[in-house]
Amino acid sequence: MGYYFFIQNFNFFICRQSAKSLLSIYLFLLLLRNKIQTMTFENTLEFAQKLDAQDQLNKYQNEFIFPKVNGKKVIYFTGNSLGLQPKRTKAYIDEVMNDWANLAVEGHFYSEKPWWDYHERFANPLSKIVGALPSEVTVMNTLTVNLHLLMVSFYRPTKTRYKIICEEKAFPSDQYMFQSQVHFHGYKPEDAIVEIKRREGEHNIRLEDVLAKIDEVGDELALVLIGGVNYYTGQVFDMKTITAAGHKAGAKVGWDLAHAAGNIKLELHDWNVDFAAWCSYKYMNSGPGNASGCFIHEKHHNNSELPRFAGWWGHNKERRFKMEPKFDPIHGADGWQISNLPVLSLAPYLASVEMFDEIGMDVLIAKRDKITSYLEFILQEIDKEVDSSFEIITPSNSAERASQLSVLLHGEGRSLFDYLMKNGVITDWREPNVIRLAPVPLYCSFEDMYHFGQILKAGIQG
Ligand SMILES: Cc1ncc(COP(=O)(O)O)c(C=O)c1O
Ligand SMILES: Nc1ccccc1C(=O)C[C@H](N)C(=O)O
Repeated sequence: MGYYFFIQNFNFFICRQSAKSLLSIYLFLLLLRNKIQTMTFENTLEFAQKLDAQDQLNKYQNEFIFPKVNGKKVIYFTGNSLGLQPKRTKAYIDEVMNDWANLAVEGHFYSEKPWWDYHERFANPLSKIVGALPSEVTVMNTLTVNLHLLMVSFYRPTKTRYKIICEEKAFPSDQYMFQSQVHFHGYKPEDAIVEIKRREGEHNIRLEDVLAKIDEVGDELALVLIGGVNYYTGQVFDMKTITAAGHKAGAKVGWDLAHAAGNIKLELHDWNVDFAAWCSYKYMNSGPGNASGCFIHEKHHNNSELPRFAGWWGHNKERRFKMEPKFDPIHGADGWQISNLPVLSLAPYLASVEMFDEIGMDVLIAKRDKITSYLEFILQEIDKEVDSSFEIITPSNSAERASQLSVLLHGEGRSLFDYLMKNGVITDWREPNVIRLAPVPLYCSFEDMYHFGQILKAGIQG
């Protein structure tokens, strides 16, 4: 009996153990399969469709209006220049148009979304997008204008500390801005503007070179102002580390976030960034030339020493219409407002931030990384199949890139670009021979990436 009991239990024990191990092996294999599935891509339509089926943002494609070429909706890669029009935007504009028609001047205070404080609706959703306190963000003007205005406050050169560090090949508007600011303060651009160069034969700027340059300029450094994501290469800078290094050298640090807002995870408050500005017409889909967003760190809000170019919309909200002569700035980024709001331009931006708020940056970023990697894979596959070769100059490391791959076309010229455009792939060409591809996660699909690869191959093979 004892023996039997032992055998029985031993069997039971063995069975339980085997069942357990089998289960563990099965779970392990399942995990491995999922892992392999997400890591090993295939250049087939079925595979791309499978990725689309798993994509929780897939339904958002239907929220956007796509231009058509040859009767088919385009594959849109230029959301880093101008985002597509969301269908919901029109209702936001119509609302303002209707209020204007029905209420005229009364609309400033009595419309459903009164115009006089329309911008305050951005504080919450926009602060989440850029990692700020609601009081640290505002929307106004346009990007270069805002950067100029912020430089009025934060570029305060002295005889000994007057230099600006920026990146080599900054977006031209930023270069003109630096030159004109430096002139305005009576310095010479060739002396006061210090560019961080790429190393010979390299396409991207190394963090260690940024830090070394900050160190080298040291006591002469007044301001570091760099594009958080480089417009040409798509390189993402380590803003936290660079901001800390700029501060250590005694300088102010600002960021041009044109290619970063709505594209990458930003923690502007925690990174202790002094100021930043971005446009809303790229990843944030607010329409051509539309309003810009600004960030001004809380630590500067009560500093009455900071100069600024003022206007009545930055004045104490409760007393604005008392028409007093002395400027009393709002404590917060809104204190940098100047004119009454361009409500018709803010309306599409509001539609956009509300869409971002509904989705959240984390979900967007997860898809961004997957679709960018899939596009990279497709490019590599096509490169193997054709004669000419192309080189992706965007960093391959996911921490240093976001929603853009810039491709240097060796041996292919503008005719390839023209072929892509004629065949429904909207991309852009940057001299001397780079095409930029932004597979924006909100409205690009994995299937788009597959079809793009096929069109690219046909274009190269002629
Ligand atoms: C990095 C960067 N800075 C500045 C600008 C200029 O913006 P805006 O014309 O809205 O002032 C752009 C794009 O146009 C840009 O990509
Ligand atoms: N706003 C524009 C109007 C006309 C032509 C281009 C633009 C761009 O935005 C270019 C973009 N900043 C870029 O990174 O190329």
